[in-house]
Amino acid sequence: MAKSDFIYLASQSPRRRQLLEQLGVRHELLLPNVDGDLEEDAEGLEAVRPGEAPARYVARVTGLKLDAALARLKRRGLPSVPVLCSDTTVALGRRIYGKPDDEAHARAMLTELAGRTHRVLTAVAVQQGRRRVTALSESRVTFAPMTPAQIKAYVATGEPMGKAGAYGVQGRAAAHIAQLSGSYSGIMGLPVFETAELLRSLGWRL
Ligand SMILES: Cc1cn([C@H]2C[C@H](O)[C@@H](COP(=O)(O)OP(=O)(O)OP(=O)(O)O)O2)c(=O)[nH]c1=O
Repeated sequence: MAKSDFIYLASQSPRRRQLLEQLGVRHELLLPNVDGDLEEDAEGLEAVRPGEAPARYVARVTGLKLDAALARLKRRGLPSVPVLCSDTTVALGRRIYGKPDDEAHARAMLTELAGRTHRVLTAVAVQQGRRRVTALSESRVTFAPMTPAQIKAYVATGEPMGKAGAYGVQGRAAAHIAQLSGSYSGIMGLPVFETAELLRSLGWRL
């Protein structure tokens, strides 16, 4: 396959765009539902199967996002350049925490995460021609105990919405994170080292 000098990033997340920029990889967005495209919405895509382990879940959803993105590419008659997708989920033991539905849900999630250590799993998948390569980044984050007033104040900043586990490590939640290990960029939504490794394995010079 002819080497492309850019990739498609199939993600609505501004963090992922920013982290890909950090790697200096030229990219264009490949988003659903422009031009009146009819597509299964992402909510249906992200349903958890009963008993599904978090690592398996995040890898499966990432694969589904990539399948949907490739179908989009084909439907729109776009050039067959590499496509990158990712998914982030927070796991407390085997319990999976996605994005909160509303403020009450965000408060409930943070009440459970406060004073404990959870995992943040981010899967990445890249399709280049017939090749699909995948990676999984796993980090551990420990929240200090938080009072109900602190949780309420944090949720009132609006920061938890649209974020797995109802917090952003890159934002004010940092004031409550006592410890973390793993990949900071992975917690934010795109592990830059693992992503660079995937692209290198496909022949990109990074
Ligand atoms: C834990 C954590 C998550 N997040 C964000 C990253 C992801 O954008 C979001 C998890 O949702 P995802 O479903 O992984 O992604 P998304 O819907 O935002 O974007 P996409 O179009 O690629 O599917 O949570 C942070 O920004 N900071 C954090 O500390």
